[in-house]
Amino acid sequence: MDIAICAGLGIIEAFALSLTGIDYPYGLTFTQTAGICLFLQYVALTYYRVFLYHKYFSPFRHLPGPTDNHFLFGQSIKFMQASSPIELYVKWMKQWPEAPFIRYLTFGNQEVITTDRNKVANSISSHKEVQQTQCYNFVKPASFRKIVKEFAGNGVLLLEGEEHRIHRRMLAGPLSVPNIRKLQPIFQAKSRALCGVLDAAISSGNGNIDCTEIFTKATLDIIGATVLGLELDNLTSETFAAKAGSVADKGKSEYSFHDAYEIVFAQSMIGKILLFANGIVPVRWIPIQANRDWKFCNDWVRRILLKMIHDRRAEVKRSLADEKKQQAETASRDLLTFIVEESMPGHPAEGLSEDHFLGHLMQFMVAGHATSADTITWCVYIMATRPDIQDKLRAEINDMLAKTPSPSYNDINACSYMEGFIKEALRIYAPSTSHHREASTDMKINGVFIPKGTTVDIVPSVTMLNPTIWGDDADTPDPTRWDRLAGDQLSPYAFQAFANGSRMCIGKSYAMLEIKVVLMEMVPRFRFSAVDKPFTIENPGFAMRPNGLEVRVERIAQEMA
Ligand code: HEM
Repeated sequence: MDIAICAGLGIIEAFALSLTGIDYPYGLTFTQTAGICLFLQYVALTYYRVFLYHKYFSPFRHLPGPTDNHFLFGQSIKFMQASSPIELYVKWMKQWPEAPFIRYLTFGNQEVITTDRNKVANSISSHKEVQQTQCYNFVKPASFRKIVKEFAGNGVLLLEGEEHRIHRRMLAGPLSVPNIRKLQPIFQAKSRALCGVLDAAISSGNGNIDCTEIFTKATLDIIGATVLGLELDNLTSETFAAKAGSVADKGKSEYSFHDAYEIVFAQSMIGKILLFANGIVPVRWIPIQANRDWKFCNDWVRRILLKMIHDRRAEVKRSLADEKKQQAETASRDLLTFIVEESMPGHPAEGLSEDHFLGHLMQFMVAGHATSADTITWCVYIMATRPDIQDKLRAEINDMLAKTPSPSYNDINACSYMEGFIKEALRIYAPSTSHHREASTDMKINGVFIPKGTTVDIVPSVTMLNPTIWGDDADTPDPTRWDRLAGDQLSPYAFQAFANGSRMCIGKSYAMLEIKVVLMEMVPRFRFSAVDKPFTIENPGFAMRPNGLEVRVERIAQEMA
């Protein structure tokens, strides 16, 4: 845009000079003069944008924020060097605990503002304004949309405004609690398969497990079965890296759906780099194997999913025409079936297009497995490092199982210590570390003028780890704190692991039940203890994902359920 403005001005200036009758300096031609004007103006404008604007002209220049900036990259290098994606945000929150927004500079000294606590009328007001009151005055940034759309389709995560509202309504039924309850048997079967893998690891003499790897495989299997009714069998297969390598070697004609699925959803490092690069500059045209694999597998997954949608539609239509069959069908349950049922004539999702249907399914799969895997991983980490919490959790689950060996959804939900325990894992290690928004119009929030185009980061941990809300032990897990919430802790914006407002996680009930069932199956059978081995948290990244986190697993024979 800047270059177009400068080019336009350069042509006007060269033309204006020719009208005055003065010769172009140094014998330059019209084109050369226009080119030099363009260049000088572009340099001046860039200098203004990069070095002067944020210091002297920006409406945010009075907001609090870090000043130890790199002269060109602001805080970007510090972000990359941090020990986790949230480290800097939390540090700034502690430095300016009551500010509505904090400003920081990123690449090219571009400004980003991030919501802080701002205690107004007993609410955590800037978070509420951005996520609820003015939710539809913010959109997802263009580069984010491009990246997600390329691999996860045109689903609810990327829709904006009225279209988003309509699709949330369409999906409310399929993801409602009554439907999620029907998934409990699948969660249970897959959790038992996970226990089988832990058992096998112990039997083979290798009781140390890599949590991220094993729980990601388990939640991928769960999401495949609950969203599509597909058996993906990741738990019993080789490592992702080994599998991705073998997939790339096979050549085009031999991909199975599972192989293709893995290339699209669990990408190699080069795959991730290409995906992110393509959000900024087009790179898919580069003739390399990774791009060829990507395109082939992406098309393949989409084609198979579209076929599944067609087939399931035909199935549901047939069963609707045949009442007896319809009753028999209630046994087969997955989100694809629930959405197909809701898209039948006369139902709320009747007008759902194929493109959106596909996008919703793909986004459930992407949004729904790594987040749950990370939460389970952190739950296990807390148990391994806090045996007192592990014992209390086990006692509560065993107590429930002693009373009801086949617990219902309500029985599971009545386990208040387990509920508080999972919320503590989510509060301290929020899997989704930041949500990026862009103002689509000028507005004012808590007295701060926010011009159209401003980038706003919402970082859940800024309220979830805030000592002025949660007390001095905000960093320490305490499942019982959920039984005595008071003051600002009662605000929905104090706990934001699933975000809040109109765009809050649509899979919250699904995720909570899934995690509870995994714990209910695993904790009575196994004891977890810490391993003296350091691990890191993936950074840069958008998730609180541990790398190399191992724990020791042992059977608890006498307490087996
Ligand atoms: C512990 C597990 C999970 C966590 C922590 C989590 C967290 C979140 C957060 C923070 C958002 C808001 C993102 C934003 O506004 O930019 C979100 C949105 C979303 N989540 Fe989840 N999620 C989890 C599990 C799931 C599951 C299991 C599913 C699907 C089955 C799912 C599907 C979605 C979808 C489709 C959206 C977009 C909603 C919209 O834009 O209206 N999530 N999730």
